Parts: sequence; structure tokens; C-alpha cells
Amino acid sequence: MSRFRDELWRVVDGVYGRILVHPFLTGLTDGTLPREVFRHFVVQETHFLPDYARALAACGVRATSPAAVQRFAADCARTVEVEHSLHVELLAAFGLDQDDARRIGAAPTTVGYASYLLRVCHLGTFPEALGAIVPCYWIYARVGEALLEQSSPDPLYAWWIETYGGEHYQETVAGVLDLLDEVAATLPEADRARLCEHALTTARYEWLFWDAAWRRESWPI
Ligand SMILES: Cc1ncc(C[n+]2csc(CCO)c2C)c(N)n1
Repeated sequence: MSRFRDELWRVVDGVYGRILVHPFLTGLTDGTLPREVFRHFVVQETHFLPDYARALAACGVRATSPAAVQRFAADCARTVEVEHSLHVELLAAFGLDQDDARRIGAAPTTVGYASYLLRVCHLGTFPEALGAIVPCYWIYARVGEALLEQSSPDPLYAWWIETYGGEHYQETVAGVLDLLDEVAATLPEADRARLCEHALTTARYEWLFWDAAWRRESWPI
């Protein structure tokens, strides 16, 4: 039986392919990624992830089953805890703290991606919210898996790769994809199409997030 997740993957697969060959990611695995680029990425993550956690909470509010409410509430809490400590350690590797990150501020892509997620998760239906948040989980899991095979000669990059390629993260994502299939089975075609559109937008934002770090994007004005 064909699963909705396979249909959705076909929508985002082209973007995923472009992500894998982006110089940010090839630089992570061959160790040539300039540390200043990774530093930019880490600072932007500290701005993005609190809003992603809020988007997960909003998605939980819209969820239509107790199990789904629990999943998103738990993932929201885990995102705050785990990602916070990950970023404190990564910032420290660059001699930075949260105040420095706040001073540097969120770049245009970070503001755009976070705002889009929050808009869809607050104003959209549950399937729309699900479509918007899934690429964030799924693309990181697929990227983590792909990069884990190669790892990195740079210990900092190798450590980052292990976080997302590791078993625990992979299991979290598998749970979200099971939920996605369950929900999609109850939806009319028009709702599935809308879900896919949101997923394509956030998949594009995932590419853009890496590209913005690569360009060390900042406000031109
Ligand atoms: C730009 C960006 N996109 C996705 C992730 C991955 N991620 C972060 S929190 C979370 C939910 C579960 O903890 C996921 C999937 C990231 N770190 N940064």
C-alpha cells in the first residue's frame, strides 16, 4: 500500500537533493566549511529554534487526537531543552554566549522561516500545520543519515552530524511520519494538496537557511 509520506517525499525530494550538494553540507563532511560560516549558522539556530518550539506547541493545540497533542507538546519541550543545551555548547565553542547571539540578531531568512511556521501553525488547520513542520524534522533526519556515513574530519562538525544522524533523533522523526500517514488517510485530496504546498515552502526554507549561513546573510539596511 502506498503511504502518504512517499507522496510527500516526492514533493520535497528535489529540494532535498539540492541541500545534499550545497557547499555548506559538502564542506561539513570534508571539513572545509569555514568556521565563521558554521558560527553564523549556530547563531541563527538560537534565534530559530525557540520559534520552532512555539510552532510545535501551536500544532499540538490544533491536533485532533490526544496522542498527537502529547507528541507535539513533548517535542516542544524537548526542542527547548535539547536544542538549548546543544547551542549553549556550540556557542561556547566560538567563545559566544546567548547575549552575544541576541546582539547579533536574526537574519532575514531566519525571520522569514520562523514567521511562516508560526503563521501556518496559528492560522492554518491541523493538516496545514503538520505540512509546515514536517520538513524540518524529516530533512534533518535524512541529512543526518546521509552525512553520518561520511562523518567529518572536524570534531565539531562530526559531533553535530552525530546529533541528527543518531538513533534517538531518527526514532522521533519516525513517530511524526507515522502520525502524518494516519492523518493524511482521513483527508480529502484538496487538504492533502495544501499540506504538500506548505511542506514545499518549508523545505525551500530549509535550503535557504543553509544558504543564508553560507552567504553569512545579514540585513542590507
Ligand atoms: C533550520 C533548522 N531546521 C531543522 C532543524 C531540526 N530540528 C530542530 S528542533 C526539531 C524538532 C525535534 O527536536 C528539529 C527537527 C534545525 N535544528 N534547524
